[in-house]
Amino acid sequence: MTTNVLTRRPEIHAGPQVAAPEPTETAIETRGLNVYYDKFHAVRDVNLRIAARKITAMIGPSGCGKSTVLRCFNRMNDLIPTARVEGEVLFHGHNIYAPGVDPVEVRRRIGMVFQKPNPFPKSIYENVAWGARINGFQGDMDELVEESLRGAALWDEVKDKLHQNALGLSGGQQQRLCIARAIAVKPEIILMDEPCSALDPIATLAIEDLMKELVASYTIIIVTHNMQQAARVSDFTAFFMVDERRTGHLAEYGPTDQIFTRPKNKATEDYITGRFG
Ligand SMILES: Nc1ncnc2c1ncn2[C@@H]1O[C@H](COP(=O)(O)OP(=O)(O)OP(=O)(O)O)[C@@H](O)[C@H]1O
Repeated sequence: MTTNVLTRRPEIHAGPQVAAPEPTETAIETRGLNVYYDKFHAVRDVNLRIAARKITAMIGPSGCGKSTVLRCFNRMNDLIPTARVEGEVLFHGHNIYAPGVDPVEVRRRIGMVFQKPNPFPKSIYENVAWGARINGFQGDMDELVEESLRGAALWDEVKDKLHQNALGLSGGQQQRLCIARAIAVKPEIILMDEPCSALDPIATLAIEDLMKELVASYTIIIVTHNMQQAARVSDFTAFFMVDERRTGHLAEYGPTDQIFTRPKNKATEDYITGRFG
């Protein structure tokens, strides 16, 4: 295991072809990223620099490769046997796809929250403690569980039933529990793949509020179909499109207010105004 290659080393990578919000610190960056599923070219040549401790939204029509790109940020595509990734994903200046990099360590540093809340069929406490236990956490577990649940704005609702089964929580509470589970291992980046799509509007707003709090400490990258959500929560927006071969690519990237009010690309404008997709 060569986890040393992922050692924290904040730096900014300039590159003529890299779409980038500058001059903020970079959390993670793709260079020449291409993804294939067997022979299907799903995503082509994505150059995307993600700003640290900001919320970046990835939007675009169905099938344009948003989830595929998101999964490259913590090597989740490794778990799909037909997926092949080319290009680089630089985290602290090191390619997480380089030989010798441990994907488990990558996923500890870059956590993920999925579309459908997926707590384990265990107690609330055990759900939060799980990752820390696996990582051999030696500190005060009660403290870590409380801190993580507070961080996920769930503590007050569950503090009296920590040892009840997590599956008894509402969908919105389960999703916040999944966020607590993600932050318990102290990641630097949290990837969110449509985290609110299974939630009602009130639970959705609670997660959005939570994201705005979490971004003080974490970099958040969210895939969303919900334009209003992207506009409400994100600092930067990356708009993806598909070409005639259904291959996804990054069409426009910039500050969210610019993308939503003064898009440079006609396709972006059509998409955000609902004329496409
Ligand atoms: N496991 C897989 N095997 C084969 N093809 C896949 C797989 N996952 C995704 N694809 C294909 O890759 C392309 C990009 O899919 P992806 O799920 O990344 O898009 P998306 O923009 O997130 O879509 P949606 O908004 O519908 O979730 C699509 O054409 C999809 O069918």
